[in-house]
Order: sequence, then structure tokens, then C-alpha cells
Amino acid sequence: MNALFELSGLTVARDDARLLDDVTVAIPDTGVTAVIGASGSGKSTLLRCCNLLESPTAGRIAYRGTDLAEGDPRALRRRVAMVFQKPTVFPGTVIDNLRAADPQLTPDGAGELLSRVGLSADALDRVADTMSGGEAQRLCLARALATEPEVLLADEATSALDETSTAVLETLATRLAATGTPVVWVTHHMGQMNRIADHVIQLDHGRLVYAGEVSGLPADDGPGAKELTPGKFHRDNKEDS
Ligand SMILES: Nc1ncnc2c1ncn2[C@@H]1O[C@H](COP(=O)(O)OP(=O)(O)OP(=O)(O)O)[C@@H](O)[C@H]1O
Repeated sequence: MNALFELSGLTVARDDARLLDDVTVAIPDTGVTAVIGASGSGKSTLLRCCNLLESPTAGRIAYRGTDLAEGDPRALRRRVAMVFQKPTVFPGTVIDNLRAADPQLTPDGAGELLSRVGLSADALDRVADTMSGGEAQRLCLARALATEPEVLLADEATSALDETSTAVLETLATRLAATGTPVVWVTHHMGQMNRIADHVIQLDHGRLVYAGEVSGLPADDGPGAKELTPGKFHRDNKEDS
């Protein structure tokens, strides 16, 4: 299997706590990989390491065979785009936001990006901070796609969104993956994992507890399991069963 990201002994320690503890795993270079686990299990930290927003205390990450520590973080982030739980729009209009990622973007190109995330091209001249949370998140996704990234990382990107916006983002993720742009998607929701993911990485207290296909997850966590309750995602937690 070709690895998109290869994590070797990845450890992140802060204030005597191990946010990630000796995680060794290869994230496949195809499809959607869901990163799951209870609140505080280290999902965001893992994703942030993949984008050089966080530095490991020990271990290494290779991106398509090249050690991330050897690269330029800004150049990497154009190739490995990331969207976060809370959308952050820049001052100015929608097209200003998109041009922050690609200064050469034409109005037609910008309209095309908006249509990919289910926003109307009429929104190009809207003041970005007047958008609803769901619209702002879609704009952030369009902005992330403006650099034509090789990979999309999404950290709980739909957790504050309504069903319509969630469905748009999920569809986009699976389409991106199907057209050669792998997606790594942090989620609390087993339903969402089942809808979009091909592969899963499961963390528990900073440690890797499962990596593989969705169908191979243990019954408690696998297809059909109920939604995760933050802080209650442990296979041996009888309250969850
Ligand atoms: N800079 C830091 N210093 C100390 N502890 C931190 C720091 N950043 C995160 N943590 C702690 O590390 C743990 C892992 O955090 P992380 O955000 O990676 O988990 P998560 O699985 O993404 O959680 P959630 O699902 O709630 O977003 C948490 O207990 C968090 O409080």
C-alpha cells in the first residue's frame, strides 16, 4: 500500500501529558480516511501534525515518502489543505477570501469554486462575515480548494453545521477522494464515518487502537454502532454498549 502519510513513533507531549503516544500508522493514499476516538484522544493533534501546525516531540511523519521536517510549512499547506471546526473568514468579500488563496483567480473560477461547495456564484461580492456558519464553512472549504491541494484534511468540519451543509461537505469529500484527492476526516460521528470513510484510524488516550477498513472495526465501534458521545468512546466502557 502506498502511504499518504506515514507516522513512525509519533509522540506529542505537552505539560507532562502525552497527546499522542508512539503512534505508528500509514494513512492510505486513496479514499477517505476517518480519524475517530473520544474527545481528547488526540485526533486534532494528529491532523495538525500532518499539516505542520504542531511539532512532534518524538517520531516522524513522511508525506508521500518525504520527511515533513525537511519541508517548508507554507509550501506544504498549499498541497495539504485543512479545514477546521470553526470557519474563519478573512475581512472583505467572498471573492477576496478566495483570492487570498489564489490571487490570480478569475470571477468565473471563483464562481466554479463556490458551486463545488453548493454556494451560488451570486455570493462573490457578499461581505464574508455576514455569512451564516454553514455558508462560512463552505467558503472556507472553497478557499482551501482554491490552491488545488493534493490532500484535504478536515477537523470536525461539519460539527456545527445543519444537515444540508453537512451533506454538501460529505458529498464533496467523497467526490474529491474518488477523483484522486485523498481526504483525512476527523469525526465523532459513526454515522458520518459509515457514510464517507473507506479507512479508519482509531485513537484512545493518544494511542492507536485500530487502523484498517471500516468493515473491520470491532462490533461496538463498527458499522451500526451508535453515535459517539464525547469522552465515552472506549471499547471496554459498558455504558456505551
Ligand atoms: N497545547 C496543549 N497543551 C496541553 N494539552 C493540550 C494541548 N493541546 C491539546 N491538549 C490536550 O490534549 C488532548 C488531545 O487533544 P486533541 O484536541 O488532539 O483531542 P481530540 O481527540 O481532537 O479532541 P476533541 O474531539 O475534543 O476535539 C486533550 O486532552 C487536550 O485537552
